[in-house]
Amino acid sequence: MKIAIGNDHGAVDYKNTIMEMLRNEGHEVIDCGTDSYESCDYVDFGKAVAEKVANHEVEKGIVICGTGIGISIAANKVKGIRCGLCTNTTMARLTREHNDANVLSMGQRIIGIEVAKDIVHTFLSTPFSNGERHKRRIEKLAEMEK
Ligand SMILES: O=C(CO)[C@H](O)[C@H](O)COP(=O)(O)O
Repeated sequence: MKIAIGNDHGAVDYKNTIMEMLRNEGHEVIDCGTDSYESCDYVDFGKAVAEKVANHEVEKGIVICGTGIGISIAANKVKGIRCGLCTNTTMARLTREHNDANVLSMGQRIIGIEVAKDIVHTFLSTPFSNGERHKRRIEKLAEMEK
């Protein structure tokens, strides 16, 4: 799968670990930065990842900051993006099954790296349920963007 990943200064280590894991598993990963521990703005990196997903340059996006909150808010500002902030694998499964999330958000200061890796695997391997009620709600979200 082609995946874009991005982070702020609070999540460089998790980004690097997850990127290496995904590349070792055969995924093509586009690194949208940052690679620096110097203070920066999560908005820029959440936007960069989200735009690649929205433009269909990649199939899925992963964004990581200290909490995962700010960068998920930024990603969700881009039209067509449904970014789910996940702290466990149940949330990762449900944000795919119910929300058809196309971007995953996590917080390096919130969850352990092994949980983060499991969340990524669950997110990437779980299909949208295609349930009528879920489709209806996603269509309503899209209406809000018009
Ligand atoms: O979690 C975040 C946003 O939701 C950021 O990573 C966090 O706010 C960065 O904080 P600081 O500039 O104090 O390192």
